[in-house]
Amino acid sequence: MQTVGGGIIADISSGLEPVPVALEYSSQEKLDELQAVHTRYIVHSIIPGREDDRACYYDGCDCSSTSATNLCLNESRCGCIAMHGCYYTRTNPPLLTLLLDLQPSNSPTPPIYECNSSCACPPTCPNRLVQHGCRVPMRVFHTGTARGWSVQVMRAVRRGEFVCEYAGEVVRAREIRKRRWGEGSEGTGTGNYVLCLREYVCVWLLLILYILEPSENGAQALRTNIDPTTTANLGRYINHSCSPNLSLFPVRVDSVVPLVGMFAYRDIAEGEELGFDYAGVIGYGDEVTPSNGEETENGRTRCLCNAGAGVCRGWLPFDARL
Ligand SMILES: C[S@@+](CC[C@H](N)C(=O)[O-])C[C@H]1O[C@@H](n2cnc3c(N)ncnc32)[C@H](O)[C@@H]1O
Repeated sequence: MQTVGGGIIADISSGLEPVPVALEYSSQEKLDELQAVHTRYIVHSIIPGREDDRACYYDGCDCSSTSATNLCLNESRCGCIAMHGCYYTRTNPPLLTLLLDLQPSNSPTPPIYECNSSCACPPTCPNRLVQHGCRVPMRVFHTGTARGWSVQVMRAVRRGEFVCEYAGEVVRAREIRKRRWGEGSEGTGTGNYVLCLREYVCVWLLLILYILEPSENGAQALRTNIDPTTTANLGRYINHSCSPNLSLFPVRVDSVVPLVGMFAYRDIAEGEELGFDYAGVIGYGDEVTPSNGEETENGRTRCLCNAGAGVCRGWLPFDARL
């Protein structure tokens, strides 16, 4: 029976995020469908069965930094910055943004290391950003098209600003395959929420270089699989775009298991829909070969892309190994 009556939930995080995450639904039925799957809101990724493990695996700095002094953005003063590098900067008007070059390229992107719970600096330290949760008010809404639910920003966002995490359960590939294709799973090959983060360790360079994608030449991959199907933050509602406005970075705080931080790849206008490239690559430009959506891989039909971006592959990237 069709139930009518849409509405707005003011904050699906129930106060867990520092800013409200609104959700607008067109009918009670649609909301029930969604809540039957996304059953728990979390701010940061969790490892099932190890949620109580609060151990910090890194030594901390001994700065008594405050947001005013910027001590923890200074290589010669802060041990964390000296060890791992400086990733954030203060811009004017005051805003913390990512310093890394967000240019599209295949060049290695190092993970971001934030100050952690062993550090002497306070929570206001400028080298603590992703760990505090999202700062940009956002709204989850239904697109009314094949791409389903989506997320838009409720204020303009500056290039390099942290938008939100892609948070879910960190699980092994074996478990992912079981959840997706095993007994009792739908096994349809569509509606995939799993993000596989790859960081490559290029041993041949005698340097440790981390990249999200794509070349595997001479590199050993560290993989982190995040499944936000049932346990997640709002990142699970962000769709694929071949012309994305977000880019993803591994961020380490206390644990060696990285969080995935989504940063604005360019300035984003108020009300704009968020998107990242599910293949982990930015700036395909002319290299994208449009497709008619009939592609199959390992016998699975790929999902048609409905993002409507100017440059589009025509289908959603997916990892055939999962
Ligand atoms: C991480 S979820 C994104 C949220 C999803 N739209 C929902 O309704 O819950 C990924 C799934 O959304 C859909 N999707 C994401 N981007 C899309 C796009 N550009 N075109 C069509 N479907 C898309 C696909 O079904 C995909 O497996």
